[in-house]
Amino acid sequence: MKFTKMHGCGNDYVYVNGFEETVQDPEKAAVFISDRHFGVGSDGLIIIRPSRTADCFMDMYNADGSRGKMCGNGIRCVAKYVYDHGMVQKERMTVETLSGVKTLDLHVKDGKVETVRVDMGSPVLEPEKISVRPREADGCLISEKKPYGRVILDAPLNVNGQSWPVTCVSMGNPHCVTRVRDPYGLDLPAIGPHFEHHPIFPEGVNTEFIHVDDRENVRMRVWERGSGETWACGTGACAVGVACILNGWTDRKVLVHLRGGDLLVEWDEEKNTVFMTGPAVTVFEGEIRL
Ligand SMILES: N[C@@H](CCC[C@H](N)C(=O)O)C(=O)O
Repeated sequence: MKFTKMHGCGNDYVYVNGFEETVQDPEKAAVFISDRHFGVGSDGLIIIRPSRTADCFMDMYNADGSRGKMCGNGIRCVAKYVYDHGMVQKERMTVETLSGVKTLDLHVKDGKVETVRVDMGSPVLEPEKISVRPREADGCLISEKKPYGRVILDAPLNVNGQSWPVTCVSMGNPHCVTRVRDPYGLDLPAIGPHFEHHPIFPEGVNTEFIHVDDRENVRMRVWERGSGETWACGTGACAVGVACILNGWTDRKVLVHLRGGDLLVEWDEEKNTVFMTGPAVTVFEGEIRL
């Protein structure tokens, strides 16, 4: 099977052209390919397939084989793949995902895509719509915030015997944003799984550990459901932007600094849509026997 290894801010996936290749068992293939010792090594697998409603379809799998509904870093690389390979020759294109069709604007230099601005859609905040099931025992309270409705906003959540202030946001997949003193001082492999499998998140959750530097800059580390710590998470950066704005910590345009690079996040008040801009990079191409 032919593949291309690509990354967006160090969040790396193996991309397969599903217009030409057939992947029999994508879940199993994702686990094998993602293995950093016995496989290619990646945060997961993305198969680019034909779509009836958009220019192509992004079919994404985490490193443990679970299927993701949306991937912010992945979708920029999908756009670069189809543009650079001459499959879709448009600087504005659409990509179908399991959380809807997204519109992307490509910034092209010398015939190749360098950065992409994605309309990530509207954040969803109501706990019942994003599969968050808070119980009194967890101490995580729902509040009303005009004009946003019911939200979990900087509310204390007991995780593994410690209280963490959490804001819950869905950007097509579930996120839990927590503000901490020093994201880089945390033992993420120890604490991350306790968030991921916490009973209030029956479908699991992606967790962002953030430090607000000033009204335009936030640092974050992320523990992704299904992949563990990754160097960046596009939907996560958008959830962080939304959480910071909701809590009044930043302005509506935020530069999110991740382990592998920076993403610009803007929450447009009028359209209630989040725009994310960042790089898309091809690392190498190869062939693997499954
Ligand atoms: N890295 C991604 C998100 C991938 C999916 C996530 N782990 C999930 O299962 O929801 C991004 O850049 O958004």
